Amino acid sequence: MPQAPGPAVHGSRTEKPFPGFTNQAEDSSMRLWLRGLVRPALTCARGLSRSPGQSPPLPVPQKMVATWEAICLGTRPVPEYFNFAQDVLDAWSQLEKAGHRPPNPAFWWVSGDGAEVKWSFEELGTLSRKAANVLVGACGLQPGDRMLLVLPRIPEWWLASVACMRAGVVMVPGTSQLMEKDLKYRLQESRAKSIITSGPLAPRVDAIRADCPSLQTKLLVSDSSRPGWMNFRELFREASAEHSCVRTKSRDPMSIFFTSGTTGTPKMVEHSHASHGLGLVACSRQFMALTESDIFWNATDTGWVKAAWTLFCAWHNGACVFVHELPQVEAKVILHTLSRFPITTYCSVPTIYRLLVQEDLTRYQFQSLKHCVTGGEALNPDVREKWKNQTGLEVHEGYGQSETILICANLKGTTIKPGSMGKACAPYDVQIVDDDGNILPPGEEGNVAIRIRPKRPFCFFSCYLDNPKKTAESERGDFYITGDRAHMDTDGYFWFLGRNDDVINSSSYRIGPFEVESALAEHPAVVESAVVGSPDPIRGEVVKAFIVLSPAYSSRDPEELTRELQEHVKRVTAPYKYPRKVAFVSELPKTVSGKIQRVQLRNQEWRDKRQPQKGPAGL
Ligand SMILES: Nc1ncnc2c1ncn2[C@@H]1O[C@H](COP(=O)(O)OP(=O)(O)OP(=O)(O)O)[C@@H](O)[C@H]1O
Repeated sequence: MPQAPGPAVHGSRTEKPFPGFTNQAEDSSMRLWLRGLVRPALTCARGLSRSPGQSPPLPVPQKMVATWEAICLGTRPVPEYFNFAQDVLDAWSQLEKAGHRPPNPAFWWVSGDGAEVKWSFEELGTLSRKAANVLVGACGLQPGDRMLLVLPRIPEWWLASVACMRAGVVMVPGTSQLMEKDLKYRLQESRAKSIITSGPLAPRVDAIRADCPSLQTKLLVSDSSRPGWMNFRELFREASAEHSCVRTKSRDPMSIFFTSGTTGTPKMVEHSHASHGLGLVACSRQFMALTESDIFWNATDTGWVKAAWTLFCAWHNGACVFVHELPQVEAKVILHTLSRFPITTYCSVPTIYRLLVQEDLTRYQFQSLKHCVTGGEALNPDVREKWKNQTGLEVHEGYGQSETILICANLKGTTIKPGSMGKACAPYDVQIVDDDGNILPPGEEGNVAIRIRPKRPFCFFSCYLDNPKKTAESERGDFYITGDRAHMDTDGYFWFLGRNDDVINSSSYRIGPFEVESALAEHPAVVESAVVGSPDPIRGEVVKAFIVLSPAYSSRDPEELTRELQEHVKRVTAPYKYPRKVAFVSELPKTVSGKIQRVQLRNQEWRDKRQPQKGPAGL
């Protein structure tokens, strides 16, 4: 039975020092030195909002963040030079020293066995400069070089990310669940010169090293050594904390994210320093509602684009990034963490919410939690309802892609229409368009699209790296085409139907898998499901549901249960959508980011029937 302890009061716990790190800035001379170092950064942050020649007062945090938000929303110009580490983190460090920020940490990490690390913005600055010196010194990386960053949720991921920004190195995040073929694909495609990873992945990298000629240096984050690898923790201990941040242009590449691979081979998406570094400000304010007194936990993996929410959104606002190592994603651990720590804002993918609502949530008291968000997949209305009924908290859903920031969302304080992914998020002009890029009227199904002409939003991917054909294919008329189908209602709310390839065409009826999955989710037998088209000689294709049953129903007669579920779907949604075929399975294929890979099930269906496949298998 889960325990329900009260929330921890910040600062009252015993902190175990993390190997190689102190929890205080190193010494007072370092503090004095830092004061000098961050002054140019603060001037730069002020410079965004002042007229030339004016000598500005110390910016109050709200004014500083409001200036970034104005840039994000397009009412102020994007500065020519921008670097998140210097212009945001060092500015907050300066404000923290001047007492313009509550005394909560900037970073708060909890290991699987309960050890904790807390850093102030000042400590984050010192430590990330040391890390930057490791990248520049031992690894010999130059601005513009690429580094594959494959670490679990450990403090070094945040240090290495900020260090890359300081050194102008382009980071290429990957999840630590990557196997040899995935690592080889990412190293070859990105032509990364260096990799930083942890113990379990090092042998996998060594196994494919010979096939990756661009790879020159390998950094191991471990307390033990390995031949052919430099030890990050040892180098870090010895590294100087003096480092001048590289002067990056807003448009310079900052990161390359591989897409999730839900529909096929992951694509490389390049983002600039400004696209995430400034482009996520509105999301962090209007969707996540973060302020400097908040503690934000985003339980995502470090390897895909939602990790950018963890890296940028809290810190834009001077809030605390909370991280649980989560060696395994377990509902009880997440719920326990939410009750034990004063987390105010929680984010995870719908898959995790589906897991959490299987538990008895009334046994937990989330005394500090006040705002919950999700994205990356559609949130079933039933899951949202269960969470809300038991916790009293809404789940605010956002919709976006690796290529974009938030496209649509249920922003804090707006009315939620259950099942809708909310309204278009500024600065994007989001429309439903036909295949030629013509805007469709409300109510008509079409492509979700973002206007990119006459002006391409700066908070947008630069390109699919080394793939101009794919970049060009994603554009139609004045729009970027997301590849997702939806309609917009007369109030401006968007209703997701599915990815282009996922929409089922049965006897000319177009059926979105999400509607059927959401209907199934309302039946107590269903833990989760994936709905795909299956070949049918008369109808072309029919709806087939792959269902994971709750333990209480697993011994029921399958035929009887199939009929019961079919009747249930006919009752709660338009009857033509009911699954004519049902298969009970123990688990569903998912990407490492937790998204259901319908493409695998669909290919299996069409392959079994020796029919042409509708889409490629994921990597
Ligand atoms: N709130 C949401 N509701 C429905 N779908 C969503 C939502 N948020 C994200 N998505 C889906 O996730 C996609 C973006 O995911 P991501 O960029 O991680 O790569 P992917 O599309 O899953 O992978 P790949 O492009 O490699 O197949 C969107 O295009 C959309 O299909």
